[in-house]
Amino acid sequence: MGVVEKVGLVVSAGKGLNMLSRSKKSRATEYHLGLLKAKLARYRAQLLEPASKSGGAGTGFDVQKSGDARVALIGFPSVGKSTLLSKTTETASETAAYEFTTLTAIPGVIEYNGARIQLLDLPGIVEGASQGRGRGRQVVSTAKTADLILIMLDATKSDEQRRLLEIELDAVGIRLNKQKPDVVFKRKTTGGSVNFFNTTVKLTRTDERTIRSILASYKLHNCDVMIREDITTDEFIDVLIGTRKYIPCLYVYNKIDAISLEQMDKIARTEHTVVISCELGLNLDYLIERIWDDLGLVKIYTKKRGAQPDLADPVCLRKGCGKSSKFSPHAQKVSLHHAVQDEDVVSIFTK
Ligand SMILES: Nc1nc2c(ncn2[C@@H]2O[C@H](COP(=O)(O)OP(=O)(O)OP(=O)(O)O)[C@@H](O)[C@H]2O)c(=O)[nH]1
Ligand SMILES: [K+]
Ligand SMILES: [Mg+2]
Repeated sequence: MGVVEKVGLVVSAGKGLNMLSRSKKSRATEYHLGLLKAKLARYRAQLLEPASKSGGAGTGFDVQKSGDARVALIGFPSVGKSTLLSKTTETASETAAYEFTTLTAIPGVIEYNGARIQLLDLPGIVEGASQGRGRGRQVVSTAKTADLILIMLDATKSDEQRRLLEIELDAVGIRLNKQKPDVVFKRKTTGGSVNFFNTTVKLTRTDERTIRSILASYKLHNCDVMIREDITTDEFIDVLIGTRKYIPCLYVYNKIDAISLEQMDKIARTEHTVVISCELGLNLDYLIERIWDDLGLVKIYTKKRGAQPDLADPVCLRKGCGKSSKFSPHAQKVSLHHAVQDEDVVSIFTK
């Protein structure tokens, strides 16, 4: 009995030591990988954001932004992007069964809830688009200017298409459905050569040593870093690069008329996803509702003092955070920084 216990003790101690060295090892790997990623991210950023503004492959299509928000359609060829534009707006964009029917950006307007939402039909992209294949570079650059990206997918094809598109957008610095990391990062011109590092939370996915080394590798020797959420090393690099775009995204699976109900059911339950059939006009109303929601649009009514609000002519704004007056429907005076809610009535006055 006693012997067995002893053996047990020895074995578990050995395990403990093993685990210790393994986690040390993985910390070291994480550290070196972090530095390597910082270097790579810097090279990529230089490639993608040339100092000259002379245009070229890195710039998007020359279409003016208009209306209350811009939504860009991104997808492989022939998934039905132009069919969607033609069905939801007054604009006709050529559709056909062959690939690369659309060769440039075609804007249309979705009118909904008093808002004018610009929907941008774009050429299909292929794998390697961000590296300049086809019109890809131009398409993904245009995606950067959108307030919402619709990644359009063919429901009859494998889900590999979705991953490939995400890779292309990620490569040009677009972060989908992510908030900007809660990190305060300031470069300073005075105060000597020291990087101040502070956190308000425990870091479990990166550490101070990795971050300090990355700062050094960027030749940053005089800045303030305050980390307020449990970020990864990659997210810290994003903050340093500074040109990342955090854009909401809806995955739109088209051609559900050509798959089974079971398959459709499964896809429809995934996060940030809408299933449609452009051909049969199925679920397009719901898609537009979701676009409105994801854009965070609100409509507010304006009124002159002492007059009734003009309910026929709302103004559309992007939603701020926070709640409107909890005393509604009664009027309340608020500051100009007040965040409005959907269907608020607003009148502006001077003291
Ligand atoms: N079965 C089915 N076919 C569809 C649907 N929507 C579009 N299509 C067909 O898909 C083909 C391609 O449609 P397009 O709208 O030209 O696709 P696109 O994504 O704009 O293609 P590119 O401009 O070439 O990138 C056409 O033959 C359409 O008729 C749908 O809901 N169901
Ligand atoms: K097509
Ligand atoms: Mg098209």
